Amino acid sequence: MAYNIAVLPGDGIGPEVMAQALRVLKVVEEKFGFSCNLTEGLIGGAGYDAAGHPLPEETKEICLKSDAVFLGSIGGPKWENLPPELTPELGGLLALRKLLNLYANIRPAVIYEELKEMSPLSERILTDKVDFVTVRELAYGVYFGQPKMLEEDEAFDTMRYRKENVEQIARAAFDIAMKRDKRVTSVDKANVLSSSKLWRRVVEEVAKEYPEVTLNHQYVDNAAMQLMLNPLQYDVILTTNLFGDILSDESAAICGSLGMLPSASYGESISLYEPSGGSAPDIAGKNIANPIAQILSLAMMLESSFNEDAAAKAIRDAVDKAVTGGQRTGDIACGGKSITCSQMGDILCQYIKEA
Ligand SMILES: NC(=O)C1=CN([C@@H]2O[C@H](COP(=O)(O)OP(=O)(O)OC[C@H]3O[C@@H](n4cnc5c(N)ncnc54)[C@H](O)[C@@H]3O)[C@@H](O)[C@H]2O)C=CC1
Ligand SMILES: CC(C)CC(=O)C(=O)O
Ligand SMILES: [Mg+2]
Repeated sequence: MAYNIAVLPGDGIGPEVMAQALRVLKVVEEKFGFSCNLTEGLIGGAGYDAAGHPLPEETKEICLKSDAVFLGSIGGPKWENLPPELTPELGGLLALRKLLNLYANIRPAVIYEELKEMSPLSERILTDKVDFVTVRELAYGVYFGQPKMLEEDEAFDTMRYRKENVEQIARAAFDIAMKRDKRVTSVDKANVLSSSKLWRRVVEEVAKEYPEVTLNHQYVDNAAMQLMLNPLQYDVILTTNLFGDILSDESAAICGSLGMLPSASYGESISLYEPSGGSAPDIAGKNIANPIAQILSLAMMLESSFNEDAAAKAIRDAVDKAVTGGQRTGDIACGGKSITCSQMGDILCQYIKEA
């Protein structure tokens, strides 16, 4: 049995962290006796430079024929002044999410005891393990709503949700909560935004299907503050595309680094796995990025798309061992000695082989 994976390294640190994740994949394939057919495609600035479009037709075909898509990250200053539809963000990543109808983006935030000193939060707040998941609506909202317009002196976007869009993501969040601590916090701006008033009403209707789950609501401004003051209160955060984008970066900071936060995006059939962060142009090309978010995204793929639970566990165990054993890239080095991106790859491969 071979799994077909579309591999899209993208821009900036994308190819660097992807290279380490693919080394780890090779090791777990050998150890756990499965195989993957990898087909590489161009996306983002790399796609624009080589084929004149951030999501070339060939890449679309590769993705649509795959069992899962494994993505690095896209974007960078070189491409930010292109017409909006040709930017890596809109024309590449968002177009791919739409193509695959990826409506649910799952970003688990877990803090390692050893990384608490990298968190901006004090010990007074981190009295227990931060362990929550952001369930972000990914296919609608203000990133996609029409009309949108950009002119010299005026610009606008549209934050639009239909009832069925909210039902879909709310069910995804409640299903996840049923496997966790059965608590959902829905984050919106229902004191101001019409789309949030609809959101809140529909979330409350869906909640009736899940009587075991406790639902509460927070306005996004309060949620941004509550995350800092008391992240332990959360189990599942259910929120919109824009708010989830922002709050999940905040959750990464709480856990020590964006380089630690993986993600999975689910639609009707083909799922996509990518780190929660971007192409990090400030550190790209230096072999210093943290590959763990990419590698933990691989673990999510092996588990969710291919039921290779043992391989996923082996990867997570290796990451645990590296982090707890003090193997750190610069972003999580707590001012101490740091290793490179590829050295982190070496260590994780070695730990998996030895286990
Ligand atoms: N999914 C994607 O492909 C995303 C792409 N972007 C794009 O990435 C570009 C840069 O955006 P920024 O706002 O700077 O966000 P970013 O997420 O690329 O970087 C923010 C900060 O986090 C650090 N960081 C991120 N990942 C890291 C890793 N693995 N190891 C160590 N440090 C890491 C960066 O060095 C930077 O200081 C933009 O073009 C943006 O549109 C941004 C977010 C997501
Ligand atoms: C192009 C952006 C919407 C990507 C992003 O920031 C994200 O998915 O977290
Ligand atoms: Mg983001």
